Amino acid sequence: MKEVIHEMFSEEQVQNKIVEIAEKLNKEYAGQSLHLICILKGSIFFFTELAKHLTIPVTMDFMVVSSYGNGTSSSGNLEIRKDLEEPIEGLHCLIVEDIIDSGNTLSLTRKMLQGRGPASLKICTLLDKPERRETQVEVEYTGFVIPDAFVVGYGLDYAQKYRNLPYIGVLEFVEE
Ligand SMILES: O=P(O)(O)OC[C@H]1O[C@H](OP(=O)(O)OP(=O)(O)O)[C@H](O)[C@@H]1O
Ligand SMILES: Nc1nc2[nH]cnc2c(=O)[nH]1
Repeated sequence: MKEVIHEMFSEEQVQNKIVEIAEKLNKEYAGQSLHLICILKGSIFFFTELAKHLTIPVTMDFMVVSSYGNGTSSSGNLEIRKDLEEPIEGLHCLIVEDIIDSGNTLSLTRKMLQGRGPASLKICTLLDKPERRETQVEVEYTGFVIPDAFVVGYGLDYAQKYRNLPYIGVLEFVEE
């Protein structure tokens, strides 16, 4: 099978959307500092580009999480593969994600981080696939709402490939 990628959002469209989100954040967090939480690996490109367009003071931390089933439910548990390095108590925090699909990872991550006593905790995602939702999660900032398709590029991978594509595309498998 050959892997073919069909562009969904061009580099320019992604860039414009990120600037739009950053401008909104600059307004809404005016006069405050914002602690950006990057959920690796997929959100790395979105995270860095977003951060570059923020004019409010920001600090950053990084984590690696994944959700896994507990036998009866796919949304059961959160595995923290790499935790944040700093406490978030009293900080205005923004979780930055590349995509929300089932919602399992983000709902568990949000709950876990909320327990650490941030001053506020919001979620910002570049892509949202609401048709696939299994667990409801409140998302304050969304770039693009997309249909149920497997996308790659701009940080998103298939078997660790394609993260470096500067655009977002749908991955299709075709007979050779
Ligand atoms: O809404 P969900 O169904 O929980 O899926 C979303 C999660 O899946 C992806 O991460 P992935 O585990 O593929 O890791 P990666 O970011 O390292 O590619 C994405 O970055 C989210 O964290
Ligand atoms: N690369 C990639 N990872 C995902 N994780 C959840 N949905 C997706 C998707 O569409 N593409």
